Amino acid sequence: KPATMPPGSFGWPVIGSLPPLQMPITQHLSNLKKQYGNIITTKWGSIPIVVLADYQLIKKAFNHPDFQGRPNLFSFQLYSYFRNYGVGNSVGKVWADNRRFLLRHLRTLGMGKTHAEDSIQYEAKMLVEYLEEHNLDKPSEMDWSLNVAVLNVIWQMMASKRYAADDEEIVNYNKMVTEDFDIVQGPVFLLDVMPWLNNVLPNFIKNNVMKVDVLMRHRDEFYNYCLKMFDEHKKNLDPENPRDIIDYYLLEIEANKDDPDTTFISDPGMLHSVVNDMFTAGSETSATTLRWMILYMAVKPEIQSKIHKLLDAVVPSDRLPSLDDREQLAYIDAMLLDLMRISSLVPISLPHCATATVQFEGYTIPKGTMLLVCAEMCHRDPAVWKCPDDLYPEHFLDEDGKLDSKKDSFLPFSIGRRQCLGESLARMELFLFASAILQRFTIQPPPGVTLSTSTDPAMKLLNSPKPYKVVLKKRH
Ligand code: HEM
Repeated sequence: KPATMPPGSFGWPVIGSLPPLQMPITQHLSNLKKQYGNIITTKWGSIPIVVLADYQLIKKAFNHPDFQGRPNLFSFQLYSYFRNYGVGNSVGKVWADNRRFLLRHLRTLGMGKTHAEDSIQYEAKMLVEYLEEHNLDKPSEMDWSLNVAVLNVIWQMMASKRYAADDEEIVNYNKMVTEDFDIVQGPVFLLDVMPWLNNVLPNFIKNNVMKVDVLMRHRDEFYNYCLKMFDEHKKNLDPENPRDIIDYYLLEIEANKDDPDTTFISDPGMLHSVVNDMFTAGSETSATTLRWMILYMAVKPEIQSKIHKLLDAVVPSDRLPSLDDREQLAYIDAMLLDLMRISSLVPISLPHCATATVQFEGYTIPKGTMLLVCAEMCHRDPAVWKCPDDLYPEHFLDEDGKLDSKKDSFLPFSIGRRQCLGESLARMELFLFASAILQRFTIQPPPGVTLSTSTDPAMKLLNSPKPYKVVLKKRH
C-alpha cells in the first residue's frame, strides 16, 4: 500500500483482502476500524478501497466533487450493457443531467406533493384490502403484494401504469428484481473485484455458479418490455400534456436533437437505464423497509399500541391517514426514522469512486479508489444514540414531541451530492403505507413463536429481515 494512503493494508497479491463470506459486512468493517481508525485502506481483488467509518468524514467526502464517481463493477455495469447510461451507476455529465432531469420532473409529477399522495393512498387502500382478504387471522408471510403496491407508485410516475397485487407480469418482474439482488450479493462479486476473471473463467462457472446468464436474461427481458413501453408512449405522446417521466424524456430528446453534446440521446438504451435504475432503486428498498416495519411492530407491542391509540385519536376510522395528519402523527414518522436507523437497509450505502487523485485529511486518495462508508456503524454508535440497539422512536422527537429528523450520524439515504434522489417520495410512501396498515391491523407473532430481528447474513448490500410470518388481526 502506498505510504501516502490512509492506514491499512492491501492484503495479498491478486485477491487483496476480501471480506469473509459469512461475516456481515459491517462486522468486517468494524474490525478494520478497531485496528486502523476512522479512515482505512483495504483492497478487494484489484480494487483499492478507502473505508470511511466516521460520520463527519463521510459527510465531507460525499460532498467532495471528485468523489462522485461509481466504480466499474461488473454486476452493476451489466444493467446498462456496460455503457455510461442511466442515473444510479453513471458518472460525469450523463449522471448530472439525468439526475437533474429526474428531480425536476418527479417534482412536477407530485413527488412530495398531494398528487403523489392520492396515488400512494390508493395503493395503500388496495394493499390493506388485499391483506384483509388473504392474510387475516392466520400466520402468513408478507407476500409480493407489498412489493407491487410500492412498485405501482413509481411505475405510475415513470410510465402511467399500475397493476393488481396478483398480476402475473408485475409479480414476475418483482421476483426478477429480488432474485437479482440475491445473485449480485453472491459469488458474482468475484467478477466485480477481479474483472480479469471474466476473460479466463469458463462460461459454465459464470453461469452455473455465478448465475451471470440469469442476470443477463432478466436484463434483456426488461429491456424488451421497456422498448414496447417506449413505442406505446411515442404513439400517444401529447407534447402539451406529458403524462409521466417517459413522456418528459421523449420531449427532452426531441428538444435537444440538434445539440451534439446532449446526453439526452435517442438510443433507447439510455432511457431504458434511467427507467431500470428508478425501478430497482425505488421498489425493493421501500418494500423491504415496510417488511422491517411489520416485523418490528410484532416484536414491539408497546410501540404498536401507542401508535394505535394515536391513530384512533387523530384519524376517523372511515378514512385513511393522510399527509394533513402527519404533524399530529409525528410519533409514527419518528418510529419510521428509527426503524431506518436500526435496520440500516443499505449498510454501506452505494460505493463511490474517486474520479481524480484527491488530498483528503492529510492522505492521498488515488484516482480510481473505491469509497465505502459505514452507515450502519454510524446508526449504532453508542456515543450518539441513547438506545443504539433498540427501536426507540424518541431518538427523533424533541422535548415537545415534535419530529426532529435532522440528526448527525443518520444517513439511511446516504448524504451529499449523490444522496438518494427518491428520499422525499420514499418517506411519504413509508408514512402513508405504514399508517394505513397500522390503522387497520394489529400485528402479532404467531402463537408460541419468538420473532427475531437479526438480519439475513447472506445479504451484503441490503440488510433484509430473515423470512418470517405474522398474524394480522383486524381493528376496524
Ligand atoms: C426506504 C427507501 C430508500 C432507501 C433507504 C434508499 C437509499 C439509497 C441510498 C443509500 C442510495 C445511495 C446514495 C449514494 O450513492 O451516496 C440511494 C441512491 C438512489 N436512490 Fe434511493 N433509497 C430509497 C428509496 C428510493 C426511491 C423510492 C427511489 C425512486 C424514486 C430511489 C432512487 C434512487 C436513485 C435513482 C439513486 C441513485 C442516485 C445517484 O446515483 O445519484 N430510492 N438510495
